[in-house]
Amino acid sequence: MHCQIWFTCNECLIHTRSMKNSLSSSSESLSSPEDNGGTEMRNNVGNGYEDLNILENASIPANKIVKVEIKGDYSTLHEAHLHCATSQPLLEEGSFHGKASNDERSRVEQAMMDAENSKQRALEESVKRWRAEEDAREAISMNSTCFDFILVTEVRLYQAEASYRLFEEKQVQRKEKEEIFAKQKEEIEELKIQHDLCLNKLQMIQEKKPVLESQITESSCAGKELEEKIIQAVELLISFRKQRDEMQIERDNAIKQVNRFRKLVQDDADEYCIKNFFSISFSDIIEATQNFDPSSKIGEGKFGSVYKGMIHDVKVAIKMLPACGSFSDLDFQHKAESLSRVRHPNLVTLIGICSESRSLAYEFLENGNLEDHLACRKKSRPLHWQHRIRIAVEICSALIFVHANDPCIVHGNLRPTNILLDAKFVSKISDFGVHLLISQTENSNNDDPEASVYVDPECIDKRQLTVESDVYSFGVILLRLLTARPASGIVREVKCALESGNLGSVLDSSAGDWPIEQVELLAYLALSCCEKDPLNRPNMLSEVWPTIEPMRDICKPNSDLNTSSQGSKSQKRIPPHFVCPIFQDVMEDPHIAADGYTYEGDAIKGWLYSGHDTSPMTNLKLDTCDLIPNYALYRAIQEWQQQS
Ligand SMILES: Nc1ncnc2c1ncn2[C@@H]1O[C@H](COP(=O)(O)OP(=O)(O)OP(=O)(O)O)[C@@H](O)[C@H]1O
Repeated sequence: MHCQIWFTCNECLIHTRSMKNSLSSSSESLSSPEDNGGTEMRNNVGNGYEDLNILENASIPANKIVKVEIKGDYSTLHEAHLHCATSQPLLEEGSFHGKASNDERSRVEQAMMDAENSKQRALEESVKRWRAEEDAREAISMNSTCFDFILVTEVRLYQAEASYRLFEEKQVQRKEKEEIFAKQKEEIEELKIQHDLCLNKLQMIQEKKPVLESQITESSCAGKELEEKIIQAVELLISFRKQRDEMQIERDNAIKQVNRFRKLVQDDADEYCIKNFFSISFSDIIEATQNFDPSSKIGEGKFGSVYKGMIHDVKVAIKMLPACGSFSDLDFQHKAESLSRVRHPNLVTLIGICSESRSLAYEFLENGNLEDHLACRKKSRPLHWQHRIRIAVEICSALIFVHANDPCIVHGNLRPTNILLDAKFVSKISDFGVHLLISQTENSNNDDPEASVYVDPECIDKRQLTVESDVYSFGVILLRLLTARPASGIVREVKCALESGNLGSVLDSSAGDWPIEQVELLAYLALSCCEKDPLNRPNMLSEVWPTIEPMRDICKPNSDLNTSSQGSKSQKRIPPHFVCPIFQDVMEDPHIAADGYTYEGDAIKGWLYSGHDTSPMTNLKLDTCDLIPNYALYRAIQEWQQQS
């Protein structure tokens, strides 16, 4: 009987055992229901060699292979195997005892040993393989653990970075919030201060409240009173308006009456003037001149002597013209009368005439002629440059006026002796139109070389007076005002000074510090007036006036304008714009006319009512005869008078 037992573990053969006769006795006990060939025993008894012993002691059927599958711990199995290995010789010993020779026996033993060794090696290999698999599994599990760890680490790293970024953002936000917080804190502090201030104010207001309330009560009472007064005032106003309307109607009627009377008066004006105003008897002339006493004589001109005197209590200068002439008394009277109508603030007014003695009575001017002042004769003091520029403007204005007259009047004898200065140093041209009152032969009598310097050379050549002749004379006078040098050669001297850029060397230093910019303009203007060719001379109205007129402003100094540059300043200065151009006195009721000039109300009204429709200053036709009260100037004059 023979059987073999296979020990398997996890489907691997790990041990075999052969069993012979000794097993037969117990075969029945091991037989299984599957007796047809092989038996498979599942080891369900656990582990350890005790189980194997059970197998060994169990009865296994003969000629059968018994397969034992062991489940459990390998180490236990190994121990079991070792136990089997030690117990096997006992079985084999029993089977071969007494049947084989020693050689065979040794061969068998050797073979068994080899087999056993092979088994042992196989077992070791199995163990190694099992261990390797275990290690591999461990390694795999370790690997996966590591991979998981790396993954987890990376995730945590990523989370850490994200957290760090979040942290940084939070830091920035925190700083911003801190700044906002600081600002808000400052604002709160300010608000607190304001709040405290408001509280203080509130407290003060509350303290004042009772006083204010009482004041409000008083004010409301006063308001009621005022309301009553306003109602009364309105009633008064209504009644005044009624009165005003009635008075306006009365005024309109009065104006109509005045106009009617004026027309009547105007018709007889010429005759009236000649008979009652202009006509001066010879006896009046003798009386005024104290019978032509030398002490009354104030000057001597080319046409005759000039005396000062009083006629009808008016101070006059009486100019004696040559007694014999080509004109009849009536002609003389008419010509003189027409001249007397030409009035301008800068023309000496012709007050009356004596046809019998061919005498002209002019308003008397206190400060004599310009020549004496320029030459500092007769105790005259040098004029300040502001006076000189103003005089130039005034002469220009008067010349434009007479040139614009209809018919045009040319002076023809313009020179500093014919420019007179009144008590306020306002300049006036005298002798205008005198050449019209004397004959040609007397006119040509001009032996004074100094006087000829002012005469237009073109006029001397052609023996004809033109407007340009006056322009030439004006140019020479202008040069004299600037330099005070002798008229002879003055044009050349100023021209040289200008060309050499040294105008200051020829200026009259006794006039003060000249404004060099304006003076240069005036010098060039004067030289252009003195051009030999009349066509090259500038037009008084369109060229000279626009240059010279703006200089009025610089003629309003703080210093005393009514005295000379070195004169006494004790006399009160009258601002020139306070003086009426017609009355030559400080205005009390200034009115602006359509020419832009301001006049004393009565003066300009008298001018217009007497039939003039032209400007007293420019002789140009006025657009309208309306007058506007100059309140600003009125107030300025009032203030000035109060201060003085
Ligand atoms: N209205 C006046 N008021 C004050 N002085 C006057 C008046 N008219 C003339 N005179 C004085 O008399 C002087 C002589 O004047 P008049 O006009 O006769 O001669 P002239 O101007 O010197 O020379 P011309 O004969 O060339 O005009 C003037 O220079 C001036 O000093």
